Amino acid sequence: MPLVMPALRKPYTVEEVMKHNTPSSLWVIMNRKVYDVTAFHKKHPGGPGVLLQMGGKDATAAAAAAHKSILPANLMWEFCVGYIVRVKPQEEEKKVTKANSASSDPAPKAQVKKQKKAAAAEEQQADAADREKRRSPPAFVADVEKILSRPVTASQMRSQDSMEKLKSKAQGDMMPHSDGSPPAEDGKLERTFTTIMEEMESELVALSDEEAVKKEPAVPSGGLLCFLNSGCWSTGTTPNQRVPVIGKA
Ligand code: HEM
Repeated sequence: MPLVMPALRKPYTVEEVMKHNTPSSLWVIMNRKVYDVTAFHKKHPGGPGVLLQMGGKDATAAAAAAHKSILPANLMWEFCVGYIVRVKPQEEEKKVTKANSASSDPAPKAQVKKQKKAAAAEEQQADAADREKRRSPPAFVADVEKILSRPVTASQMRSQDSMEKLKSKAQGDMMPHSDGSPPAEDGKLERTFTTIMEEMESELVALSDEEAVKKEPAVPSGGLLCFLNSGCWSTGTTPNQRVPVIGKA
């Protein structure tokens, strides 16, 4: 039965082992392992004296020189209580913690946090303003006005006409409606971009299935295109079965 079960063997520094150099507590180091020979030293075939002499020290070289053969593994296993480390793990941990706490001044940390927060708030504000600008129709109208007020070249004259149309489209609802309904309040747009888009979408004529089939190009008679169109790929249908959906039904 070992003095200490292998899983429970502990790390020791040389300094710690040095303290175990008396007949009541006798430890030796061999091949970076720590052996407790307190009980064994009295039964040692080579005599207790040699072990007492080597108590608390590294006896690797002495033992290798003294023994005729390799020491019995069972005995070595039985007396082993730990292994040598340069620094104890918990001391290492303490050192790291101490170093960390020494370097971490709370003032700069708080300052960095504050700066990060301010930068995030600033970014959010800029984002919101940008979103607002993009959404607002008056801003769009102002942009159009700006473009129109720029000096134009002869080649640009033609496009100015279309810009005017664009402007009047955006402002269209400030004018009396063709159906006689009153215009929107001064400066306010009745139609938003969303409603304009909806109107445009409703103007799209939905193709009937028959029309869609008619418009589908004929399948070429051979080659790669024929293979691709033959329905051997992702859709799993022949081209004539793939009817495009355009606009609202
Ligand atoms: C855990 C530690 C040790 C164990 C288990 C151990 C075990 C033994 C055993 C089994 C023998 C008799 C067989 C042999 O000679 O190989 C022996 C002999 C001897 N051991 Fe150790 N030993 C230990 C440490 C040491 C140390 C540290 C020294 C010191 C220098 C030492 C010095 C000797 C000597 C001088 C002999 C007599 C050799 C002879 O008569 O030819 N032993 N030891």
